[in-house]
Amino acid sequence: MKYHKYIEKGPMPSRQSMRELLRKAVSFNCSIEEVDLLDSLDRVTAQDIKTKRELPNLPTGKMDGIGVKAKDFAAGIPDTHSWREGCEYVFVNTGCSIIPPYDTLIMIEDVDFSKGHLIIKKLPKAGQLVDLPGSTIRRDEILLPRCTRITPPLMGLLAAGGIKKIPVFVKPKVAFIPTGDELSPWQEETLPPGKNAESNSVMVYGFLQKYQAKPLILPIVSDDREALKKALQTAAQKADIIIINAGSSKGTKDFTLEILEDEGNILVYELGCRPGKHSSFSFFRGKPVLGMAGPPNGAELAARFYLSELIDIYYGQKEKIVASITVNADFSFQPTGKADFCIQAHVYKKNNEYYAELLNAKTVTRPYLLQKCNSFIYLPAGQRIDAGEKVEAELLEGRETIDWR
Ligand SMILES: Nc1nc2c(c(=O)[nH]1)N[C@H]1C(S)=C(S)[C@@H](COP(=O)(O)OP(=O)(O)OC[C@H]3O[C@@H](n4cnc5c(N)ncnc54)[C@H](O)[C@@H]3O)O[C@H]1N2
Ligand code: MOO
Repeated sequence: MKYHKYIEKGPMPSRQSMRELLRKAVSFNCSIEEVDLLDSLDRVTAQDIKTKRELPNLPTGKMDGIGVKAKDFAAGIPDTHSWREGCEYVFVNTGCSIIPPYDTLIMIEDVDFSKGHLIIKKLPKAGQLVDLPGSTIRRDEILLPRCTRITPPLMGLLAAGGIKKIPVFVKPKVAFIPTGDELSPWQEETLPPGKNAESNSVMVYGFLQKYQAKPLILPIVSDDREALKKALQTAAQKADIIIINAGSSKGTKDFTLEILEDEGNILVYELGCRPGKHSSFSFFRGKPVLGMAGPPNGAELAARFYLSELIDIYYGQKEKIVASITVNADFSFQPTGKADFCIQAHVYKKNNEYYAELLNAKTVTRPYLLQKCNSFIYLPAGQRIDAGEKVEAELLEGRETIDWR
């Protein structure tokens, strides 16, 4: 048994530096495929997509009203006693075409028929309330630039522009290698004594689905150098990105970094940020390898912060600025050690103000943590938070996740 040689080596980046390092180190050659419009949600465009038509294709009314000829109003509101529908005016509804010689729309609220003939109450401006051809979508307009993630409104836009098939990037294949002699497949009804359920693959599967990547979950690999090397080789042949889980720390069976050091190229041995400190980054046979800590909490943070960044890089997405809100800390906290700390917190609302409660992943159960955690508060090394202090909390989802107390 030996104490591992790789301990506390390398740059030990903060969360942000790790993301920047990934952006500098990694690039991908992505293939393109076509998908049907109805299957395009969350896919990323591989080319600029030009419209096939302009909209509207004729002038249309912006409101319900009557279409008139602007020239009839050159000298002010004319005498309209003898005006007839289909002659001096026509009825036009919102979004319906208004065809020459009619060129101006008067809202129905600004006319009166109660006396048995048309009365116009307000002088219209020439051309008012008419959408010209191409005013919604121009003839040659780019509907979506390359590298756009397709949202529901964008799907509607593509339909409006006459696009049925969308060129998108093929989803990246991400291999997940679970490692550890103590693990048993999560599907087992009864766990043998001393065994732990291998559940990180399922969490990562979910993240990959959410991030639009294709999961390749490999079988559990025992803590054996040759078996680990073989699994990495298989993953490198099949996947664009490799995740190797656990075996990342100082235990007697923690071989992951030794193998990557001997057979690959390690850029980051561990982070300068907890939890998830034992995340690493390497290349193996030219493929990027994200090392994830074994404990599910560390693995979760690595997936949220670094796996998502790798997929964003693959899809040509810019760095994201995470939305945060100012909250009152209802706790005091000073991390031990030299690393930054990403505090998991429960943000809640009381008396119309936001507060944050500290969640300590090491002292609460995982169901409690996952039911409560709706934000992160990033604390650089050496800093502390005192109760009552205002701090910035990054929201995991939307404001709807915040509850009252
Ligand atoms: N002496 C020290 N011990 C530890 C340190 C340290 O600095 N000095 N760091 C601690 C921290 S922080 C972490 S994080 C862990 C890192 O552990 P490993 O990545 O080496 O993972 P293992 O030791 O193999 O397993 C730890 C734990 O995680 C469970 N695990 C692993 N894989 C899975 C999976 N796929 N699904 C579910 N759970 C999994 C495993 O069964 C263990 O319970 O090291 C600390 N120790
Ligand atoms: O790497 Mo460990 O996840 O810091 O908790």
